[in-house]
Order: sequence, then structure tokens, then C-alpha cells
Amino acid sequence: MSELVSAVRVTPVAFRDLPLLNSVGVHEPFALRTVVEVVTEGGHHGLGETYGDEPHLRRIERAASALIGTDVFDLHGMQRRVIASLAEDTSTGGHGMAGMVTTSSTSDRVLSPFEVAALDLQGKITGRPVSDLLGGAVRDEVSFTGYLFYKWASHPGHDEDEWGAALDPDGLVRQATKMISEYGFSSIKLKGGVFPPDQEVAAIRALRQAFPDTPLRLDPNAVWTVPTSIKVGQELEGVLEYLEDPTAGIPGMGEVAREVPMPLATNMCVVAFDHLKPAVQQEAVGVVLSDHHFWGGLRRSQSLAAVCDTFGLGLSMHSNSHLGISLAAMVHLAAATPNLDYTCDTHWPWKRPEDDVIVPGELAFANGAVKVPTKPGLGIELDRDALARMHQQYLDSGIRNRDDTGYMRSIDPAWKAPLW
Ligand SMILES: O=C([O-])C(=O)C[C@H](O)[C@@H](O)C(=O)[O-]
Repeated sequence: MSELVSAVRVTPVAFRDLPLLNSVGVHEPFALRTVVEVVTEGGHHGLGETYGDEPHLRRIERAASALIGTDVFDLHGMQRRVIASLAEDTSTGGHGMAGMVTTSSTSDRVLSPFEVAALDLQGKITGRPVSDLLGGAVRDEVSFTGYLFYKWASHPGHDEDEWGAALDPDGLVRQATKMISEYGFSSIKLKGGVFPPDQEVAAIRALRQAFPDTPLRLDPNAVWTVPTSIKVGQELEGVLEYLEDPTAGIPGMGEVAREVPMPLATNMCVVAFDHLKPAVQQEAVGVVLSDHHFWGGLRRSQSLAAVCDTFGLGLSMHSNSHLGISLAAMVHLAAATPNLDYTCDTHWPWKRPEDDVIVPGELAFANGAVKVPTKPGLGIELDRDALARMHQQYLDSGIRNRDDTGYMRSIDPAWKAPLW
């Protein structure tokens, strides 16, 4: 049985984002994503989602043309075609998460949405959910973390929102209380690297006091020096389940890891397969945050999980601002990854429910978790009207011709956290 690709549709979209702060600035009023729809000669449709910045979009379009005629069951052939489509690519830039010291593989980033769409197709053709194609679900729901951000109440260009400001410990406790009461999360991550470290330590202590039994994480996106990271790590002994990317680079993380009591996690210094060997040799990280968008799709993320298992590394999951196609893919992957030791990140609460390209209702949060879809493929359905509306929003948003991460460049050039 073969099922050949007859068309690939690539649609960039934009959705409203909030004035969330991180070490490089303020989230833009719109987050950009790209929806990939792979159509087969048999009339089946498969969905994938990826970053929306301009250089990445151009590469996605080039790969899309190269995939016409591929059998959707031939994932290795698909990978070869994606790599070949990039051979002549001399463009620079594109999604790389600001502050990341080592870059994930371009071909893995480009392959990912097509691999997810191919698995969605394989599932639809065979009548099995994607989690079955990945070895079978070992859990029937996937738990996520409440992902807190320092946040301005409002900012020019952003719509009014119901979350208010969170610029101090009280504001963050309020934010966490609202997020937990609405979604039921049972763990919390704070995106730090925004204010001086002692203020962020105070925020974590306030969260600990307000939520005594809830696992906590802090992620300053590698803007601290090695001595600062060690100091913070030691101060937060017994408080954090892990400290994520306190400092830049594998050697620096190794120095910190030797001096702090909790595991160090990363989605910044181990972001491709060739980073694993030095990270293991230097004992630099205890937990890797996988992310199928840059590790090359769901099956390559499972390979990462196997390496983590082999070397005794913990496994968690990273997110950026994302839509429902990505959430579905994350849920299937998490369901079929036995050694996923931690609840997964998600930016989902920061997106308005109506801002999505999938038919609502398929992916609901209850008690901080999403049930693993059991319908064939990813188990979600594209809402074409919503896709058209969000594509128009992309065209109108005025932030598409850009070369960075597509959603979190500072709109205030003066905003840039120093290296503490
Ligand atoms: O380190 C991380 O968790 C991220 O990079 C997640 C996002 O990029 C986060 O920093 C954001 O959305 O501002």
C-alpha cells in the first residue's frame, strides 16, 4: 500500500499574543505560526504546525514542493527530500529561540511539520491514532505545567486582556491562582531572566508559600553568569524540582550542575543530537526538554527519549506559543513516551480559545491534563474558515517580514535584560 503526496498547502497564520516578558523583550501583539496540510492522491489530508518567521517559512515552502510524489509511509524518503531541498539554501536566520547558544538542526526544524502531517495521514489511512503509530499510549492523558510569565497589564498594540499585570511576587501568585483554578495544573514554571535574580528568588518563594505542594521550576533563559546561577541554585535548595537553563552553554551548565542540589534542565544548550555527547560527558544537564518542532518530529523525539533513558537523563517537554495542531502532536508524543518524567510545558492558556485553526472541543484541559485523542491520526479537524481568518490576520499584522523567532522580539528596543 502506498499513498502518494499530491499537494502540500503551506499557510502562515497569526494569533493575538499578550505582553508577556522574557529575557529578550516583550511578546509581540501577534504570534506567528505556519500550518502545513499534506494532501494525498487518495484524498486524505494530514496536518502539521511549525514556526512562522519568514526565513523558516521560505524553507518550508521549498521542502513542500520537494515532497510531491512521496509515499506518506516513507518517512526516511521524506527526510531525504527535505534535506535535499535545503542543499541550495543559503539563507540565514529563522527560528532559533533568542539566547540559544547552540542552534538546532535546520533540516530537523523543516522536517518536523511534514513528519507530523505524514503520521496524521498514516493514522487516518490505517484507522489508528498517532500514539499507536508511535508504539502505543502508555497513559490516556498527558499532564501539563502552569507556565507563568512576568507580564505587563497592557502595552501599545496589544488587546486588553483579563490577566492583568504580574511584575512582582503578589502578581505572579495571582496569575498562578487564576491559571490553576481555570486549568487545574499541578506544577508551575516561571519564565524568569527578566528581573534581577534576587527578585525572581523572592517570586519563587512566594509561589512556594502559596502552593506548598506544587512542583516549581524557574527558567531565566541562560541570562545568568555561572556564579549567579550557583548562588540561586543553592538558595533554592529543596524548592525547585529543576532549574532550567540558568546559564549559557554546556561547559557553564556543567560548572553550575556540580555545585547546585537540583537537576539542571535545558532546551537551549542541548537542542540537537550532536549536543548530547558533550552534555553527557560534562554532566551538564539532568533533564532535557524535548520539542518535536526542533528535534525533527515525533519519531526523532522518541529517539531523543531513548538516548535520555540510556544515559539516565530526565525528560520533559518544551513549548513556544502554539496552536491546537501542535498541542495534539505533543499529546500523542507524550502519551507514547514511557520515560517522560515531568509534566510538559504549554503556552496554551495564553491563547484565546477562538484563536485556533482546529475545530474546538477536541483538546480540552481538565485537572491540568489533556486526554489523548483516540480518533484516527492526530484526532483533530481543520477549521478552514478559521484558517482563512487567521491567515488574513497574518497578512494584516505587519510583523511578518522579519528574520527572528517570529513572536518574541522586543517591541521596545530599550528592553534587554543584562547578564546577571
Ligand atoms: O526556554 C523556554 O522555555 C522558551 O524558550 C519558551 C518560550 O520561548 C518563552 O521564553 C517565551 O514564549 O517567551
